[in-house]
Amino acid sequence: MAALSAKTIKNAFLAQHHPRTRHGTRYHSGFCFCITRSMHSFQECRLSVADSSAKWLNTTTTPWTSFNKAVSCNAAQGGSDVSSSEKVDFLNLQNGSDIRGVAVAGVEGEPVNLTEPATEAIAAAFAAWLLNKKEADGLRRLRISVGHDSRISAHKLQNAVTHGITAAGHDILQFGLASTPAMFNSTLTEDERNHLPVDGAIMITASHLPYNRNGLKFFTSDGGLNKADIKDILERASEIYEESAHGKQREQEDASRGVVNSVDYMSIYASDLVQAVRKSAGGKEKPLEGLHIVVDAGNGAGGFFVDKVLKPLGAVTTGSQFLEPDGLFPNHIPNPEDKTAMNAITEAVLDNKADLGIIFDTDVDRSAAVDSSGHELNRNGLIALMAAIVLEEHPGTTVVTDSVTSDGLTVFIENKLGGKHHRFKRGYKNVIDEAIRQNSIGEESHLAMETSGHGALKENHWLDDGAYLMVKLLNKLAAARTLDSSIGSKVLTDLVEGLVEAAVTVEIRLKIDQNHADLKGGSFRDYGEAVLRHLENAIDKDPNLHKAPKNYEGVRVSGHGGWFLLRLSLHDPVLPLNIEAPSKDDAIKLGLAVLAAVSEFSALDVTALNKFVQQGT
Ligand SMILES: O=P(O)(O)OC[C@H]1O[C@H](O)[C@H](O)[C@@H](O)[C@@H]1O
Repeated sequence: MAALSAKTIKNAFLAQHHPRTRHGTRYHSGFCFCITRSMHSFQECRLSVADSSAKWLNTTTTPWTSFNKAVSCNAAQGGSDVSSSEKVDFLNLQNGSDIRGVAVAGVEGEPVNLTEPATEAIAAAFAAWLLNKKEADGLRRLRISVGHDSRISAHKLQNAVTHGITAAGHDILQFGLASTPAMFNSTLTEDERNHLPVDGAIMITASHLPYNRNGLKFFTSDGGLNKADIKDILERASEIYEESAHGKQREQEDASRGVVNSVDYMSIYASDLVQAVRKSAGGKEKPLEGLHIVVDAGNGAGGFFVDKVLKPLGAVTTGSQFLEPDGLFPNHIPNPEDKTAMNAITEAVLDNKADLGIIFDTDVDRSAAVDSSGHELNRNGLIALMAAIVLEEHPGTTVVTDSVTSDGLTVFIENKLGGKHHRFKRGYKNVIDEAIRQNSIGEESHLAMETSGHGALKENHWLDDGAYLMVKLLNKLAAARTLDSSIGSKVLTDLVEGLVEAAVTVEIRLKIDQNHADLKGGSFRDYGEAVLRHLENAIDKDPNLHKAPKNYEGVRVSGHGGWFLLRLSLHDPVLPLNIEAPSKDDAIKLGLAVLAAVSEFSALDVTALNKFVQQGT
């Protein structure tokens, strides 16, 4: 009943903000873009934009009043939830190397902070940052692509981004529904007819977070931006926003306004994936013929994989589910780390007697698979599988992973595959950057992966792409079928044979109360570090426990046949605790060791850990 009423509230919200048409959900767009499907020249497009812009000129609610008069198309009309005079704490929108915030009103205690005016300012700031970077090449006018996932705030933020960029005098390519890796790829694709490559790309996504959130990721041909770049952009955005609020914004001459084009980029990107599989199958047109593969896109942006990748390669895809974009994610959270999501794709594989199941997160930079017997190829299992494939191609290479990978994975990579396992820090960007650094110091690495399902290969420009990971599995299937047409996902399952997975795997997140007196006015990070130091000292006194000889974050300890890692979250005032052990009893012993060491820290909420050590759940 409670769940039903929550759904009713959501539906009421949608009905109010996103009237439905016969064709499904219609988003509140209000933006006059060129429906050119890539063929129009920029000049033609600018004219059609200019023609249609007039009707919107007086309807904007953004503070970019004079920008609005100057630019061909204004931002989303009537879409802003927050008045233009609202203060925005830009630095608070930083989430590591991404920008994340609340974009939809209606959730108690979560006021909108990623407003349209703020988004316009951030987009303009990205353009300014990029121009700074490119000025050495003599560039004055940039081409920037923008795409989005299925979130209900996607269109209004796309309009805001478009407005911010064009008002600053740069051209924009709108891709519509897109994946994060496709956006990065658009900085590399050579296709002048479609105005590619772009100088920079913006993806509007908040990955698997709830429907009211959204965010921005930025790319250049060097990859995703790092934390320092994001901080720089947010500082610039804050200035632009202030200037705008005080009427000091720079007005563009007509001739220097940016223009808007629309390109069906997902078809271009998907056809590259198709070509990659065909190539590895010796040029066969339909190398997946006879294979039944089901996809679960979780109502995110990954549905394209069925029609644009699997079908052209000859696979049967019946039973694929949740392919339609729906920003309320009514079926399950689009996240391969989520148990319900993994159960959903496993059921789909078993119900349809499929050879393989594939699941993506909302923006397709993460993925996982399920074999025909319902065995998950996820987390350590997916890393092991990718390592097996990559190590066949590059014997002895180093596999860089995040910090929560299992001891079993190290044994598998080093003893069975003959590679090296470099267990680094959590965070996909950390892992990728470390793999790049390893290569730069002469330590060959071809694979960087996180247990979350993020993975990047050197051969694919270190592009963090869930779809490309699945293409590597398809290559393997296709190649095996050229030798034995009856073979299914067994070829993949065989590759991970010998990987020992722990019987008990848990993650317990211990919250730090930032307002607690025990912080003595200090930051939660300092407090978390103090907890970790204390734990480290306690471990030294326990003969059953041994600190990992090499460790790059938190405290990782072996004992009772398993291990635990306590570390600071990348983003939140939280100490995540990961435990893996051969039995519940052993896992509880490890939990008790942590609990004994941290319980004197009164600002740390150990309720969940207490529950675990008492009940093992
Ligand atoms: O440190 P945590 O709170 O566990 O979050 C860690 C996760 O943060 C983000 O979601 C990143 O995209 C992931 O790459 C990372 O693994």
